[in-house]
Amino acid sequence: MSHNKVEDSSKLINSESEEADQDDNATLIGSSGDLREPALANFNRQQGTLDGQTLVNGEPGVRTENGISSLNHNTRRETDLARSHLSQIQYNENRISLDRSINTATDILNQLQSENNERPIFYPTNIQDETIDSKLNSRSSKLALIRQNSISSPDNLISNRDSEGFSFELLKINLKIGPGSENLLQTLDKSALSQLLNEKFSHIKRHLRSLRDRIDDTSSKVLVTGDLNSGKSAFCNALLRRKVLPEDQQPCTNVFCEIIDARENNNGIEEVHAVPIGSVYLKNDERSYEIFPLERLDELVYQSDVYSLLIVYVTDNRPVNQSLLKNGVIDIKLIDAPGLNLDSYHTTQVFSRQEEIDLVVFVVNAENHFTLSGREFISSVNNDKNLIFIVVNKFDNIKDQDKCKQKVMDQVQSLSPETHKNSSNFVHFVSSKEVLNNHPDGGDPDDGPDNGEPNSPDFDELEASLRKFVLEKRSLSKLLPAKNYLIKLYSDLIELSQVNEKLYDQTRDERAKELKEIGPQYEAILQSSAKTSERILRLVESVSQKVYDYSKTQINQIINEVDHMGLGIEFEGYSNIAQYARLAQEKIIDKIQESVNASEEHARIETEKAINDIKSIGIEALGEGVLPNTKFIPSSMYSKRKDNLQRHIESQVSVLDFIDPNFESFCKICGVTIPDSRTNLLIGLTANKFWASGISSMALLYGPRVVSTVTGIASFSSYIPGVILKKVIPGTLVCVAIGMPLYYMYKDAPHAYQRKVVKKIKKKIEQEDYENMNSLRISKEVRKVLNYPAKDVSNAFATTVEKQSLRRSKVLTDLKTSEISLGFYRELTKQVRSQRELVESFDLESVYMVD
Ligand SMILES: Nc1nc2c(ncn2[C@@H]2O[C@H](COP(=O)(O)OP(=O)(O)OP(=O)(O)O)[C@@H](O)[C@H]2O)c(=O)[nH]1
Repeated sequence: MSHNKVEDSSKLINSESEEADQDDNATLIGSSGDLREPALANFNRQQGTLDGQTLVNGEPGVRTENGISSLNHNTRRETDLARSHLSQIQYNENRISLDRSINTATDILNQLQSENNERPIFYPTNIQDETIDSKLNSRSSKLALIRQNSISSPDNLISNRDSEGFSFELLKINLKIGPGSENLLQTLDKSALSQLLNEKFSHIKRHLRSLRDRIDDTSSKVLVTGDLNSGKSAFCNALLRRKVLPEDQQPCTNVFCEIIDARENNNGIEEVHAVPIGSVYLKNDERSYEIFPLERLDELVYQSDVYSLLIVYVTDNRPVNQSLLKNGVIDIKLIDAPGLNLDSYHTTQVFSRQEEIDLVVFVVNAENHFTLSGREFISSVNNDKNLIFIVVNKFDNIKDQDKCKQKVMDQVQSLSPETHKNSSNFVHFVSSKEVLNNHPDGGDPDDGPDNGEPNSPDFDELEASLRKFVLEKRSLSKLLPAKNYLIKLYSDLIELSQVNEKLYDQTRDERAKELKEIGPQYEAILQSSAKTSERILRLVESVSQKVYDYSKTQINQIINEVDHMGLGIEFEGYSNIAQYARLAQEKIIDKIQESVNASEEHARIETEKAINDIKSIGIEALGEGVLPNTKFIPSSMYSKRKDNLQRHIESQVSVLDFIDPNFESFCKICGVTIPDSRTNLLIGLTANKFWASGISSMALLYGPRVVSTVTGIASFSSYIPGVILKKVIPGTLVCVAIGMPLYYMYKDAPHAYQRKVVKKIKKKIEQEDYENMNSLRISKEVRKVLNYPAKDVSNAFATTVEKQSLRRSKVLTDLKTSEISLGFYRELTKQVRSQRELVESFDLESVYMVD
């Protein structure tokens, strides 16, 4: 006996995790934990020997001189068993590695999901539409795809990807509503896409879990399916060499039947565990199923409205080298499914169970060949890279068997070229009924002779292939779908990662460049803002000052002139003196008020001009369209705060207000000419002093003049009669001396009043700091109004600065994000690449040979 390719299993067991140890032991010892034959088959790599005891039919193997164990019965059966054990070791090694890679893939998907939550992953929407989903519109295209997929190796899976577009297989998000419609992906925003991608990741993680469950399941599940009435139950019975499942010409299997070896799994008790709809079968929890004797199966298979699954425990008494269920290596579960075309619900159920099964046996009625649902099912099996056995049943009913074979093979060729290529292993023409009839425990006594010996070479061949496949090529049936799925997934992830790597690399460069440009721009805006606001501030100050100066000058001027101004009202004598006083006072106040109003009007004009200037400065610095379009309403200025001079200076009028002796006005009224202006001024100043003290002083001051005038007249007295001199002249003089002032006072009363009131007003004005206060009020309002456009400009600057600063911080964040993401995707690409290489290196096909 020689070894071709054996891994060091002891090393493997020691180097793997505890879980791996348990798995390996479980596989070698058997799922029940009992030591079954054979017990151990460890290969020592250093010595190139097969160590340990290999039990065959309960007897240990014998070690030969050359160090290679030999089996005590050098029969084909023993060699087969030894080979089975070696393939177990290889299987376990691959399974553990795949398990790990599935865990790694799940970890990677978790990482991607959290990355996607933080920084949405870029998902390219220019995806090539070449998956089977989108091309299943016509049968020919569907078949072409099946053909294409069936010959896809991991290598051409990758090379099929176009370098220009993206051709995700598992990560493809297809949102098309119908054929020819627009790719809706392109209309979605980034966050919607990232959400869809997250869902995709979750879906893939679920699938990975089911793949892991499948490869971790120590038993192998063989799904027997096919068209209605094709003989699926009969085929299962033939495999068991017992009529366990009911057969009928009418459709009868409506509930999935899982056939399990009772000795290994139910203490040798044959019975049916019927799992009601909605329950999950838990062997140790009797509440999850109902128990029935095997005989009740005939009626139970019809009760699809009550039960979703029937677990059928049967004992297979045949020897381990013949039995499929009790083969000495692994547990095999046969699943008899309802006919595909029974109804759409059952068909869907059969399709969906594909994920958990390891091998599909498709039973075709030789008389009908492949039906439409049969073809669809085979397509989907091919698509998932599951292996399929095609059993053409009821071959005994066919007269021209060669013609039938040819026809069926042609169909297989077009449906699954890979299956056709290995047709000797995968396509079998049998008669299940004959097998049962030929077997002592099965068949109807009426159906044919029971010679007690199996006499069905075709079926034997089928069984041998099936056993070989299930026992030796479990790597393929159980592990290959996981391997292929992982390779597809890793290839998709590499593509996704690379596209993001490229994008973030580009984004990082762009942001870095942008950041370099933003810095000086930001500084320039800050400087311009400072300069502009200073300029506007200066303008506001100068306009306000100008308005203040103007107002003060205006008001002052009027106050100074108002005592000389004609008031335009008649003094109608002392009888109307009160009315005159009121009117005169009003007129004087009005005159002053007018100067205030004129100042306000001037301020309005200046303000309007200044507003336009401020706007121009703003536009010059920030450009058009940045400032708000506000309109200045001049009348709104000084509409609230009025000058209240009148209220303050209005006072009671007394007779004394009308007496204000004044030399100048006296001269005017009395017709006395003042020699020159200098004398007038001097006299005026002196006179005023005295006159101010009262009418008596005026008499004293002007008495001598009057006297001299009178003396002048007296010098002519010699020419005047004595009576006149003694009585008339003195009388006249007295009259003049008294009458003149009275006359003057009477005549001067309105002017005196004006002067007096003006004096009073001036006093008040002085006390109240009137012109200053009013000028301040007027200029304050100007400043206040000008502050609005000034504020608009500064707000516009603030907005621009804020925008710029936001842009800067966004660019900074983008730059940081790009750097983080770039690092993430670079690492991811590396990790996924190495995982893909690792998975590609798993050799599931070669079988360790022990000759
Ligand atoms: N002549 C012949 N008849 C067969 C063969 N296999 C099954 N039959 C008969 O075909 C009929 C249907 O067989 P079943 O095993 O009930 O078929 P099925 O596919 O399980 O039926 P459903 O589960 O109801 O879809 C029965 O009457 C069987 O006796 C065969 O190899 N040759």
